[in-house]
Amino acid sequence: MTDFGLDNYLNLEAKQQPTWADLDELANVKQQLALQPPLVFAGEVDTLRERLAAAARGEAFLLQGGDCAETFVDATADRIRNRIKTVLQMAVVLMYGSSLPVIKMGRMAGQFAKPRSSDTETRDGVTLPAYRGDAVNGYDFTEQSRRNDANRLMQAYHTSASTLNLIRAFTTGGFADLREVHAWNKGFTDNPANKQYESIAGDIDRAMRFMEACGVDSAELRSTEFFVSHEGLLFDYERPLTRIDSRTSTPYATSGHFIWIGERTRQLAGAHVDFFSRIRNPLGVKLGPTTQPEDVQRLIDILDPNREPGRLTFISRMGAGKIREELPKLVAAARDHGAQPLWITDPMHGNGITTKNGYKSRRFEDVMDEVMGFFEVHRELGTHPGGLHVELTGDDVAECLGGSEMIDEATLEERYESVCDPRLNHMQSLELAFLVAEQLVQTQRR
Ligand SMILES: O=C[C@H](O)[C@H](O)COP(=O)(O)O
Ligand SMILES: C=C(OP(=O)(O)O)C(=O)O
Ligand SMILES: [Mn+2]
Repeated sequence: MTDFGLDNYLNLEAKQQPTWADLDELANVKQQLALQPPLVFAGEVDTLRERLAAAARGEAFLLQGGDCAETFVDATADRIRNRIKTVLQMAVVLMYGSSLPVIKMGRMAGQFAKPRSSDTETRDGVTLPAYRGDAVNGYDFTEQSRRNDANRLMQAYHTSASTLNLIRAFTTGGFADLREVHAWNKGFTDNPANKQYESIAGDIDRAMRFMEACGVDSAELRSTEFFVSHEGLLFDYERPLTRIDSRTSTPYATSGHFIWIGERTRQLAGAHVDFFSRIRNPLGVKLGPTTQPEDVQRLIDILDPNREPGRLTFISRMGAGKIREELPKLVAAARDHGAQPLWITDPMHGNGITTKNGYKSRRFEDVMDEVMGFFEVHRELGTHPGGLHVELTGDDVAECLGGSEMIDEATLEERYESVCDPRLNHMQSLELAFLVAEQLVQTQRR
């Protein structure tokens, strides 16, 4: 078979796909997308697989972060820079805490499509199609904006291309210099609200000065690898951007380095699992609290039949109250099945609440508690807590409650900008990194 069965998904149920307003437009856009250059190179994807294999062995740590839903208007230099900056700042702290290389990955340059609980949204008696991400329709609550417009897929491609271009420039052009990143972190710990992290910051400072005294000034300090990822959701985007790699003659998604399958689309016999099983990119699968041990084993059989190091990442998103109960049996099921997937925690999606004043939010303390639970589970099983998957922004928004700034419900009314889920803001993201680093230091001392 020469087509690798890439179109087999067409015979299966595909959940969460938009009903496009104009099918001729869609056909045209798919044709155009198939002619566009790849966004990522297959060789980079292979490098990432090796990095993730190291993390699965406990030799690296993955930090994956970014918006719940990227938007076209926010793909500006400032906002992209702030997000990269936040991820880099967190990575330094986590690198110190774990004494391991930290793999940096954005939910960026392609995170434009959202699965939704409901197909429609009703406001003041008016019902319109739900917002499904900028790749599908607009956030504004008007009939015109909520029309599922296939031309947006092309705009998603171009916005991803320019975002990725800036990411590559920032991370290799001097902006990501480790000493610079460390100096930004000093700005955070110098703030009296963050006094409790002074001691870690002091330790990192001494390590940096020690390196400088040794004359360490390598390319590794001045630039960094940075990978991009998104939920693989829309077949009308992913299929035209899946290409046969000229080196290996095998299919790669060229829309991003890492693709994950969401909680709502991970059915064993569904279109998403089938389609992504056929591509070479490292894959993630979200696992919510209803996941059964057998589901984990079947997902391994389908997505990683050869037990290839770095191929499969399980992203658990259980909720703080459930992780200690639900995760151990899944981790054990994978181990008993002869697999060594990378396990990372998404402490966001199991901890959603609606505030009294009507905002979708999350409490920082719940996020932190789920992360703690994740470390505890792995410590008990003797397996590797391999990484962190978070929704964050580099901007000073108020969407999640709590943290050292003590964001309360009233503040959400002033600085809530997300078009989908609430993100940790810049300060909360750094705080999370410092708290996780403390955990990692303790794990090592044991
Ligand atoms: O990540 C996104 C949300 O959790 C997902 O889109 C569902 O959100 P909803 O319940 O508001 O539709
Ligand atoms: C929709 C998302 O997550 P999940 O599939 O885990 O609900 C997400 O990551 O934004
Ligand atoms: Mn989300």
